[in-house]
Amino acid sequence: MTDRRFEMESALRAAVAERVGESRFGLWFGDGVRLGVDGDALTVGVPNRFFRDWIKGKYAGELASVGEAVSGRRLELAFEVADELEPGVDEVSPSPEGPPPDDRRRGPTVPIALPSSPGGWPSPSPSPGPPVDRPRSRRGRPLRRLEEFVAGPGTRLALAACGEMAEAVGATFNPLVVHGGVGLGKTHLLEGVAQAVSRRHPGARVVHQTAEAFTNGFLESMRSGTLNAFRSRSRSADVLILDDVHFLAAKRATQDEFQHAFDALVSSGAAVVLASDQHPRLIPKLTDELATRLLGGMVVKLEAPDPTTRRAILKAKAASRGVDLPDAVAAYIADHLRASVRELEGALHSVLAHAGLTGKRLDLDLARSALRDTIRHTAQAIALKDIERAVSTLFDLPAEGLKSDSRARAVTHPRMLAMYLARKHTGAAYSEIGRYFGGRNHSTVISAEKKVRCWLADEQRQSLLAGFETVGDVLAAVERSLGT
Ligand SMILES: Nc1ncnc2c1ncn2[C@@H]1O[C@H](COP(=O)(O)OP(=O)(O)OP(=O)(O)O)[C@@H](O)[C@H]1O
Repeated sequence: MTDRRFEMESALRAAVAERVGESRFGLWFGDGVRLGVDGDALTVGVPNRFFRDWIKGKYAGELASVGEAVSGRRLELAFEVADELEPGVDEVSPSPEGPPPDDRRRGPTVPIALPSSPGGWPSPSPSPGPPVDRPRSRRGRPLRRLEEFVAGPGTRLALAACGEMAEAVGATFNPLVVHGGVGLGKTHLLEGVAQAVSRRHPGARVVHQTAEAFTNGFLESMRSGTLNAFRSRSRSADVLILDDVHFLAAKRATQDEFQHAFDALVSSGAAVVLASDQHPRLIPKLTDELATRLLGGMVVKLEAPDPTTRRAILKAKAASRGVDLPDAVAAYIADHLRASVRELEGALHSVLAHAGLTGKRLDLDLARSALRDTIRHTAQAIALKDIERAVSTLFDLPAEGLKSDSRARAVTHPRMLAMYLARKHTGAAYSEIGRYFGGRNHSTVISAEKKVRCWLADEQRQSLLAGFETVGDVLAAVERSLGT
């Protein structure tokens, strides 16, 4: 059933776009934001509190005028925050004094354009075009660009935030944390920010490394008595980009060092961009001091791409290799491989290699034959019921026991393990897992995942089951029976 509150949405959106301009509209009123009229209220549905605070601080006046113009009466603003994380997780505080964002994102396959900088470092020529000397990754390949990132509903906000970061370098929000599962484009986005900053602000010093390299550099400098040099290097950046922040989990000394570097950088006006495979609140054994800092800017999640976006990614990747991928082939790959973009890339690579080696036409038959083994393997992917069965068997619980209302530890602990394994081995969303295991909500699954990670990080923690030494051993036993 359609929600009658949103009957006037298109008129409201058109009027807001008219007032705030296409580019700002694209960033702040894109897919995740809804506009509707409910009685005397103009309802503004936003993805998280960051958006609520930003829109309230910057656009309340425009929204009130638009509401009145479209509905013919004065409306109060009412925000609905659809934050998918547990309450308190996304407590972010934007600094509404920053310059307005100006991103030109339009649709799933349209690359964003980054307008020229308002100031700061000397700007390059107004029409950037492909840079002659494209910055390279440590492995010598050119850095991926934001324009090459194909956004869909679950990644558009992250792309827009990275575009804004590359443009305003921390003046709009700081830090930016991008988090999400394996192979969903975190490194690509970070490289894109590094590349765009270098292009937009050629004088800027961009330090771009992994948390592991930061950790190794720190430990080595302690060992060799060169801590001062390490500090002056890591604290003199204009933009610090740190990948795989979850690597800092349980590394107390490195966390402290990074926290001081972070404070020094932010107080000198530098921008910080981070990626992690988990939300900062879920990284085990991260000090509260550091977690709070990471949550102090914008935290944005990358979701796995939907089928339309998967197809668009495949088409774009093939086009970048000069291949016009037939729709049927793109659809076949996109429908069978869903876990990550890296997996899609691998499949595309196999299909193109197969075509090249056999000289056959690139069509559905060729794709089927090239991917037969890969897809057979994926078809055996783990389902929620497999995890339920494996955990119940190991803990000797009755069928449906994990879905029951029982609050006894003998049931709640295995249920938490099952939820953790479901996140790890299936593509299911928090809400889907919660529903499956007895109609629970997504925050229960988030808490379960966090709890299990703490158990795993705690070496003193006893296992949950007689006969096993650690929680890790219990999980390994379940995973063995799942055939992973
Ligand atoms: N939306 C996208 N559009 C285009 N390419 C993408 C997209 N998402 C991911 N990719 C590509 O998929 C590959 C894997 O992405 P990337 O390495 O950035 O993932 P990641 O999230 O950092 O993974 P990991 O957690 O394993 O480090 C890269 O080649 C990247 O360019």
